[in-house]
Amino acid sequence: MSLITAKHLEKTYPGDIPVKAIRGIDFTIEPASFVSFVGPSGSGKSTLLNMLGCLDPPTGGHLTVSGQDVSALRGRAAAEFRGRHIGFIFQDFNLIPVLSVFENIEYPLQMVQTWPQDERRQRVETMLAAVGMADQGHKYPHQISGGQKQRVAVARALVTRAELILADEPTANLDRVTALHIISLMKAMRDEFGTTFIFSTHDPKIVSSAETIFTIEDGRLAVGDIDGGSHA
Ligand SMILES: Nc1ncnc2c1ncn2[C@@H]1O[C@H](COP(=O)(O)OP(=O)(O)OP(=O)(O)O)[C@@H](O)[C@H]1O
Repeated sequence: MSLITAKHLEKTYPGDIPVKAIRGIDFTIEPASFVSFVGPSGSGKSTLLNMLGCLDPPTGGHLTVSGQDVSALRGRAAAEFRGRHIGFIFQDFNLIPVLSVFENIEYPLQMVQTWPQDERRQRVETMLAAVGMADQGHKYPHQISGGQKQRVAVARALVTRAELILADEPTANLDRVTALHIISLMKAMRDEFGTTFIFSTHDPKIVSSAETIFTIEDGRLAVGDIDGGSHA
């Protein structure tokens, strides 16, 4: 079963002149995929990622994530679905400055899932080791580098064992070598945990490492994408 199925998916922002940001697109994404959405500024990438992340509902069509039709999810139901199934990675890392590295990774386990303390600690330690930060858990975000911050963000996104990670320009604030390390870390995480990573990016390093590339132009999928997933 596909992890994501979009059928005639649409998003129109209301207003005096409504903006048709996504104009009826169809695609599927399989579990354990490494997928990149690319396209010019304003083409609809963020709008699409926000729908996939159940942050903003579609205005038409259907969207299934992890076997559930999420098109109609709103408010608390959408938040609970996100907490169980989806992790997010941001270009500016979004770590909480007053929490240690360990506590930042633990945070989703406390906020959206109620795990006993011992299991939480074990999970966080496993993730710290998986991202090569086993001895850094006591530090605070201001005491670690940009690349290390993004490692922590990857661990935090994966700690709930989300099936889907959405990453908006995750390498935008990293130098080339660090960006390449983070990309290979995410791919290793995909291999180890079977997580699907979906990127919205302009970074050619991510695009060249993606196994499926969807190009969005003016709210539609362009033909001729490198395949792995599929679209009509
Ligand atoms: N909240 C909103 N209200 C109205 N229009 C919006 C809103 N968000 C985005 N848009 C419009 O929808 C279209 C798609 O925008 P979107 O942000 O999805 O593009 P993008 O491909 O992510 O661009 P970028 O690469 O610059 O981030 C644009 O015309 C944009 O102006």
